[in-house]
Amino acid sequence: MITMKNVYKKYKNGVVAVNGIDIEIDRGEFVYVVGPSGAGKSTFIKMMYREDIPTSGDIIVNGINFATLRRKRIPYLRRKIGVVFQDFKLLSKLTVYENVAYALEVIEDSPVQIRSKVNDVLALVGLTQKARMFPNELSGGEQQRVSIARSIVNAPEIVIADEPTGNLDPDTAWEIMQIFEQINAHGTTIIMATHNKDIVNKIRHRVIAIDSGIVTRDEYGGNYSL
Ligand SMILES: Nc1ncnc2c1ncn2[C@@H]1O[C@H](COP(=O)(O)OP(=O)(O)OP(=O)(O)O)[C@@H](O)[C@H]1O
Repeated sequence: MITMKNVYKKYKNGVVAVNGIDIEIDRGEFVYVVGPSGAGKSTFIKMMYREDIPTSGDIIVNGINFATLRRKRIPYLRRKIGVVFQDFKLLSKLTVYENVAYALEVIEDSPVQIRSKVNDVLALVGLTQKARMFPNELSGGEQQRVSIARSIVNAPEIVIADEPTGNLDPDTAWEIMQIFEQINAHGTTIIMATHNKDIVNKIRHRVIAIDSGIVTRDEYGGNYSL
């Protein structure tokens, strides 16, 4: 589902963020990406949805080889991949409902389809009652739920989350993890960069550890230790 072959990323300032990574991630996996700050985790996962482009190497996602991906096909790729960030990145002037619907409106779904899909995902993340509220009226955990709802409303095959629990207290982080578990149980592949030791050690999944731009460990049910 996601293949990286000999991938390097050197930024314009000379920093080599990813220094030769080979990785294979199968459909339906749940993968934690761990490693010290500055290790290259964000760069590694950003390349999976073409937010960052490698300096060299091959990336193939869902059968699409990025090297030959035409610019006009990028929106199609992005629809197959939901993204969740540490700081939620919600649109402050839109309601909860509108934030989620927006992801569908840009791909021109019909109003009936939009309503049905948005209501379904808001129910899944437990926010049906807050659909008309604005982001600044919500707790951090609720805002992250909106962001997760937005990431899955297109029924993507992959959800990529960069530190999704980084701004949340431990109990809320735990609740958010239960939502990711549920999404994964439905067959969606999840790639999650995290510093949350407790979660990685308690909810066991494959762990890819990165340090100085290379994979230093890759094991199923691995623990957090860096
Ligand atoms: N756009 C950029 N331009 C230049 N250098 C960058 C850019 N983005 C990241 N870097 C550098 O690349 C290296 C890896 O950064 P990256 O954000 O991938 O690490 P990380 O493991 O995600 O760190 P953290 O856990 O702190 O988020 C760092 O040295 C960082 O300063």
